[in-house]
Amino acid sequence: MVYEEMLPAHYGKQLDIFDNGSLQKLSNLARDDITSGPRIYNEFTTAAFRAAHSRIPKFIKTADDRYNVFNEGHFEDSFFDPHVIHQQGTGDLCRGAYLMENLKISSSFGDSVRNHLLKHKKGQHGMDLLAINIARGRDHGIPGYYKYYEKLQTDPKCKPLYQKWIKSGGLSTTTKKIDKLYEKENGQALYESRDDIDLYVGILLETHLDGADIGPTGACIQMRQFKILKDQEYWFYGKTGFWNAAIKKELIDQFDLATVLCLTDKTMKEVQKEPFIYENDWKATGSTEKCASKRQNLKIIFEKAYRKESPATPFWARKISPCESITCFNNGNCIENEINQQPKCNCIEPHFGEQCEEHPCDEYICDNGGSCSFNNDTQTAE
Ligand code: HEM
Repeated sequence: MVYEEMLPAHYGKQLDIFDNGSLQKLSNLARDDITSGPRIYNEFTTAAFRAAHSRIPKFIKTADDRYNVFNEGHFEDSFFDPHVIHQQGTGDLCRGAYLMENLKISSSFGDSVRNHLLKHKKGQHGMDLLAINIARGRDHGIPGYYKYYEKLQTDPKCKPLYQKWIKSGGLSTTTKKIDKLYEKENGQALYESRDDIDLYVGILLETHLDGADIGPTGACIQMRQFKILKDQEYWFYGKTGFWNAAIKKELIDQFDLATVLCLTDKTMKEVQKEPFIYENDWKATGSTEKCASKRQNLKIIFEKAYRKESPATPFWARKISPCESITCFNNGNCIENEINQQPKCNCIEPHFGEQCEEHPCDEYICDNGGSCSFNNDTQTAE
């Protein structure tokens, strides 16, 4: 869902440019090749991925199963209000969200989260998510925008993104906006110098890459993160003989956003084929999917996956045999006591101990370079 639907919707053709399109290709990496580890970059969580906060709209809508809007309210009035979900259902909220166009990633942060974040219904004001995000970058000690800009431009994976962006004038329009932040007016400026500009602020101000919804620095940090996650994830889901046999991988592959939306509630009859992309009249253009057939497809695969290919008892419900809970070293083997079902290691001499981990020579210190050996006849170490 993330790699086949969300990222193409966010980055468009820029996906082909980043690291030779590697985000769209399946990784062939074996576990040992992955040296990066499943890490999440600080600059990703504290800044780049939070750029989406600037898209949060002022209103929420709810729509019935024919997509007729029947309620519209200020987003800021719905914090701490689970009634919205109880009364109007997740399906109604999802359909309402379909009908709204997202705001673009930009520095014009929505008022609902800029001044009213988590505001109580009777409260006068809430918190400011823009300020929180800037503060979060600072308290994690991440460098400023320009440090990232300069470094990432030379990153082989991201370099082509910047080159294309600079060529099409992205740099000059961005610089004009950023320069204003430290230009003094009446002796005062928002920032003292360009080096102080926070990464989050720079990302929000960057002119977007062609066909994408974000500029090169935000995109580069996000794409590098998704690349690492893909390598890790592919190793996990793509590995057969683990909990996911091939059929279960097929099940995962079937899960697109449209299917997930169909499963939100029973009233969902049809959904947009590519819900990540806003389409004003998606029903008129016929880009719809019937939920009944999506649910049916899923049911068939579920049945195949869990009846034919899996052990009768799922792994999480399987009774663990006592011998699986103990390791017998030095070729010892485990036997289960028939009376009390406790595991016991049967050791090969001269090893002994609860897990056959001991050897008579362990405690024998031989001076002057001598070495210890075990005499089987006398059962002694010499
Ligand atoms: C109604 C919509 C949303 C609200 C009200 C919201 C609010 C918040 C809040 C209050 C935080 C914690 C801020 C802090 O104390 O540092 C946060 C963190 C975050 N949000 Fe959102 N958010 C929303 C949607 C999104 C979306 C759509 C994305 C990305 C696609 C996103 C990405 C993140 C990330 C990456 C973090 C940091 C998580 C971490 O550090 O582990 N948020 N959000």
